[in-house]
Amino acid sequence: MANEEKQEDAAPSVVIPEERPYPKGFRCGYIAVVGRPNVGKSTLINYLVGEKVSITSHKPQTTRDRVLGVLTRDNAQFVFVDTPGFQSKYKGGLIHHMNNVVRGVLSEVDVVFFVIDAIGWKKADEEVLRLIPRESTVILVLNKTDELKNREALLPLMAESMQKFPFAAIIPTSAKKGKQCEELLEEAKKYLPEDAPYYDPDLYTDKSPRFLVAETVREKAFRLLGDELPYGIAVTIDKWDETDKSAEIIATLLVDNERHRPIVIGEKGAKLREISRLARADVEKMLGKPVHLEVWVRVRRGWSDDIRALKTLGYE
Ligand SMILES: Nc1nc2c(ncn2[C@@H]2O[C@H](COP(=O)(O)OP(=O)(O)OP(=O)(O)O)[C@@H](O)[C@H]2O)c(=O)[nH]1
Repeated sequence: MANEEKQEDAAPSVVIPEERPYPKGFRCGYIAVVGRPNVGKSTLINYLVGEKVSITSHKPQTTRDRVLGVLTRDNAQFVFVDTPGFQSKYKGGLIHHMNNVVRGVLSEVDVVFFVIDAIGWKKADEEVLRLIPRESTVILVLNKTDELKNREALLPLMAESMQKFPFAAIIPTSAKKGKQCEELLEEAKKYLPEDAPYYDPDLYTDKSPRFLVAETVREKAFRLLGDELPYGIAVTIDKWDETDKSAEIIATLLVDNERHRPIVIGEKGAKLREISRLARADVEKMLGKPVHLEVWVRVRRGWSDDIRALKTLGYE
């Protein structure tokens, strides 16, 4: 800091151009993937972001708290968010409130992928569609095209679909085989704002060491705790100091609820120590050097509490 100040004093006329670690025209935004059960939403997200990507961010209280996965490409970052409680099966007093929650999420995202089976519309699809605000940018995904006997049937289905909603685009895909998924991303990219990446691109790719370490810690925690943690856990990497000879890493396990903290810590810290020990062994192998790995536990609060309340009432 002192050095920087000195430099500024010495050369006040030099304008240092703003450095951007991302290219001009980079786009970044949120995408919600919705549709009735079983149409292939999870398969699609998994294909797009990679099997193992499932993270939760620090930022509470917004859509950002519901991040399922982040895909970072050279020119864009796609942030896929969960839309909890999105269903239309139940009727009752709470449905109104729940639908408002859903609409709130959908109005925060930049693009909605609305997924149906390429065989055609079902009543349940239409019910879900009714919950989507008409002003949302919605791309209709006709999934499972690999199961179609007659691909020509897609054309009338597209025409029929446009009668139901002003879709921004219609893309037939096979999430299972990864067909047309690139086209889907290209289409979605058009609707993302020009913005810097919201998530550290180094961390949220499927290759970076930071990401792999976070996944290792998560995997060990998951293995040791399993069903004891009903809503799962997320991991953030808070410190990463690496030299040629060693690495010092601090990771935090985020739990949803104060009650889960002692479960993760275990008696006299035994569980947490075991998680650290197992993860460290893997990370040392991965980095090929001694590693000091500290794992902390923190309670993350978010608006998911609302959703949880609904869940316990049987609304999901
Ligand atoms: N043939 C075929 N099967 C698919 C495709 N996409 C998903 N599936 C299958 O459809 C079933 C449901 O897929 P999911 O990804 O779990 O569907 P979902 O919409 O996330 O379901 P919910 O979690 O119940 O909402 C699974 O058996 C998938 O393997 C596809 O493109 N082609």
